[in-house]
Amino acid sequence: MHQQLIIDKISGILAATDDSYDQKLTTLLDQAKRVFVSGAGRSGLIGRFFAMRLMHSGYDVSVVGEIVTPSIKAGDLLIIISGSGETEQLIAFTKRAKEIGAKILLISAKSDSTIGDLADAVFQVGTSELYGKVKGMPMGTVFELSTLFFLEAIISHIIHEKGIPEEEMRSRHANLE
Ligand SMILES: O=P(O)(O)OC[C@H]1O[C@](O)(CO)[C@@H](O)[C@@H]1O
Repeated sequence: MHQQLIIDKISGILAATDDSYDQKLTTLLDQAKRVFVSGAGRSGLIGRFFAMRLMHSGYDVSVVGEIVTPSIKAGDLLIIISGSGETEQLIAFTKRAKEIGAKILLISAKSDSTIGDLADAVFQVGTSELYGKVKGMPMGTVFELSTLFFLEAIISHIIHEKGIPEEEMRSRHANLE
């Protein structure tokens, strides 16, 4: 029963998400020199899932905050994952990246937010009305899980569009893991 509640909620959010984001995000990724992914807490974990698959797909991708993460530069794309679009450290990252001339994409539960106002594009996962309180899915859970599936679907789009073989992806995976 609880599994079904969660699956139904995520399905509802995904069904209400703009289909054109697949192609739009693929275009942003392909236009970028390099890709940086950032998010706080659980939203950041979802970003890491996505970053790993982008690396497997052949993109030059870094996760913000790692000690080996290089400096962001003009022409790079910063993808911020934030349900609220109001997380302070992410606002600071957004301002800095914007000053430098990087492009910023916010993936969020909100259509309007402080980060959204600064970003070049905002992709809203679902609609604001669908983010009321859900017992059993506290705080950011609805956004986080929906965004995990949303971003996996973007990866699926990229794999299909570019015809990337799984063996090629596997060959890029860390061999010192
Ligand atoms: O996605 P947001 O709004 O930036 O918030 C991130 C915060 O939400 C949480 O994911 C809690 O649900 C925290 O881990 C994190 O601090």
